[in-house]
Amino acid sequence: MADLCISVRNLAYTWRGQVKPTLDIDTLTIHSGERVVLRGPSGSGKSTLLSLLAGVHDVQSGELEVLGQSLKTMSQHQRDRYRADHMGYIFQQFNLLPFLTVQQNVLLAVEFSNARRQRLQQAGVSAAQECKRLLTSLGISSELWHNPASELSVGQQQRVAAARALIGAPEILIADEPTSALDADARDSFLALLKSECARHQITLIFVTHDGSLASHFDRVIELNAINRAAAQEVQV
Ligand SMILES: Nc1ncnc2c1ncn2[C@@H]1O[C@H](COP(=O)(O)OP(=O)(O)OP(=O)(O)O)[C@@H](O)[C@H]1O
Repeated sequence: MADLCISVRNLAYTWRGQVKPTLDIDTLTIHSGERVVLRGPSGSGKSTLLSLLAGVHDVQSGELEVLGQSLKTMSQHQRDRYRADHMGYIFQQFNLLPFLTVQQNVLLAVEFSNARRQRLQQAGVSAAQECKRLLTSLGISSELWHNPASELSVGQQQRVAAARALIGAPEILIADEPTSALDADARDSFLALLKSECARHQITLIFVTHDGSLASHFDRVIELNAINRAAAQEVQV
């Protein structure tokens, strides 16, 4: 059995100003190297859960361990560092810095993380080489590399965000609807690249999508409403 990557016990989360929790999860475990897709209706809490796993929000109650470390005991600053070193995150709104070039956006992930720099060093490649390799395999032509990110299409920006998430091979890749702006061909090559990068570096992939046709690309489908007691309560009322 592979090592545990994510371990959740009795994890509840209530957004400020709300009375009822959005999430109340008894247990959830994801093993290292697994590729899982997280599904659920709009508003069921998928992005909230991903943000908790990524250490964006405080763990209010329950336990959340990522790679054997409890996020509950870390400060916000420690969680930010932990995320930079160990997790690539592709948001729904991909959060590139619009005034930086494509290349600068990707390289930022390395500048913020000693761990990513060390992994590149161990692999014997420079950050610039790896940046070029990832952008090329994601279909971002070299003519665009020195353009400001704001001048790219939404689909191109999603792929640049993927390169930024993957550079320096973090142990975990969290992707929140990363294919929503891609056409079918771009989506398929994007998924193929994601899968091959994850296999190559044993990266655990946690992927949210509304596109039911993508489930076959993953080892396991997690239906959020099936593990979220807060959702069960909604149904009973
Ligand atoms: N920034 C926020 N402030 C307050 N409440 C929020 C915030 N973000 C989400 N919520 C609450 O959490 C619930 C779940 O939202 P979330 O974005 O996690 O769902 P989702 O499953 O990712 O939805 P979608 O598929 O539409 O992206 C929402 O109904 C909302 O009440």
